Amino acid sequence: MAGELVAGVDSSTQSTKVVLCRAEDGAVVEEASAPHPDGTECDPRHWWSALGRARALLERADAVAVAAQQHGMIALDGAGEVVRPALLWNDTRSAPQARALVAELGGPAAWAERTGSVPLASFTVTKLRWMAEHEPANARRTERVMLPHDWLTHRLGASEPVTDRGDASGTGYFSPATGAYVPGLLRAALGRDAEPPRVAAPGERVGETEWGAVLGPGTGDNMGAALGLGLGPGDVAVSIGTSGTAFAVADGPAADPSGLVAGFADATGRFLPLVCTLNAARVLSAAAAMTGADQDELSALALAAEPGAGGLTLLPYLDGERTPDRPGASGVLAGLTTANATRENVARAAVEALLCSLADAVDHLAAQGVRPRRTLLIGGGARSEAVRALAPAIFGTPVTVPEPAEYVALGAARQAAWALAGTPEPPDWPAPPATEHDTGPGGAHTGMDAREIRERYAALRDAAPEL
Ligand SMILES: Nc1ncnc2c1ncn2[C@@H]1O[C@H](COP(=O)(O)OP(=O)(O)O)[C@@H](O)[C@H]1O
Ligand SMILES: O=C(CO)[C@@H](O)[C@H](O)COP(=O)(O)O
Repeated sequence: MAGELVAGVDSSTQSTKVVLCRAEDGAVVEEASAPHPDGTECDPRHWWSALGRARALLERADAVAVAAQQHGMIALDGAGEVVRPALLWNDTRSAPQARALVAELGGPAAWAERTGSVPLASFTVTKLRWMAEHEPANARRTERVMLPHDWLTHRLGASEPVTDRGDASGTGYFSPATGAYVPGLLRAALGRDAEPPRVAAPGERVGETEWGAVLGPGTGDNMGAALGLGLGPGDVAVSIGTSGTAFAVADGPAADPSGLVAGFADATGRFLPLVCTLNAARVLSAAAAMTGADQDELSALALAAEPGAGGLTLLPYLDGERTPDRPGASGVLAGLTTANATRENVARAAVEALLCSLADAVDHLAAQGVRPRRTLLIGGGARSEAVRALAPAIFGTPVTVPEPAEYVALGAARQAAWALAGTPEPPDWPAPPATEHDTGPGGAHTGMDAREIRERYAALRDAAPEL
């Protein structure tokens, strides 16, 4: 392994990120990134060309693996051509189809039992039903259905279409508990048979790139982050990317009939109960646009305001919401007066809202038996000083912030090193350096109590369930 290099890819909602690492210890040698087009549907060829911009870096790797945004529906015809742009995890058009499928096939508890999750608009299965209803010609052309990471891995050289347990568990037609597709579900959604990729074993070699590098099976981005962080027992990761996610590694499968917790599989043969929100880092971008600030200025403004934002509360469901299930919602800024209408309070309300929404997510995990001993904060939004400073108070626990890094891409790189080594377990890579943030005097703890901030947020959240 000494001297060998591995590359990990994170093809996420907003961009492609690539890290080239030493196989022996994961030390990053070089990184690259390229943006994706905006929107909730995307021609997968854009992801391929974004990845192509890092080709020189990839070609230095002895092994490669791809992690990518979960759930995206890539429909392919018999010749392997893309039938329509991929519908992404944050596209809410299939919300009515999600409700219909849940009702048609036994109700929420039956879905949770069979697939580990109750499908919402994010899940691939609901997008297939939407296509069958709204684009029957496209549905008739569809011979194969893949996910973003499967498709990219195949284009890189996988010898057949493959996926892994982690990403397959976000389709809505796979059972993490049995490790197999649930017969009949894909067909029930699409109205015809179409082939999903074979589910590779964790760490399997699934092919070779053009330049002779070993290919790992890849996985979903959250599973990649769990592997990149080396998430252990008692660890809960909270990721603030385009999506907000809270997840933990578990030894047994989850099956939450409320649908709040998705019972995913991880990339190592275990499980990854996860809560996902639709509004996370972009809540901060929207607040930055509203206050005419950049991200650093927004953070400074938020830290200059009193806790509780002078009475302003934001319900951050800007793009609809997934947890709670309110696909048609929009945001609400409540409590505005002439006295509190300042940029500082708007910034503070945005940071508090983002953290309250994620604290709810951690509570949903706890309700399913996940007992957090440590909360790790990652993703682009964790680069905000205000987010890091306020998180311990709003979460009510100390927060560990691993040094900013591309943990999804690092997890994919670790999987690539695993496939290269051919060992039963992934290689031991040292844990990333981290800073500890505690509830202490100053900043988050003066003024309004964090408990009151959460109560006020919960009252707004629950006052108008249709919003
Ligand atoms: N210093 C910062 N403060 C707040 N948000 C940030 C900062 N740096 C990046 N972001 C936000 O993080 C997001 C990207 O995070 P990332 O985890 O890479 O998301 P994704 O994986 O969904 O593409 C962007 O919305 C960006 O605005
Ligand atoms: O839908 C989910 C998880 O179920 C999202 O977490 C997507 O996987 C997108 O992730 P990011 O682009 O925000 O990393």
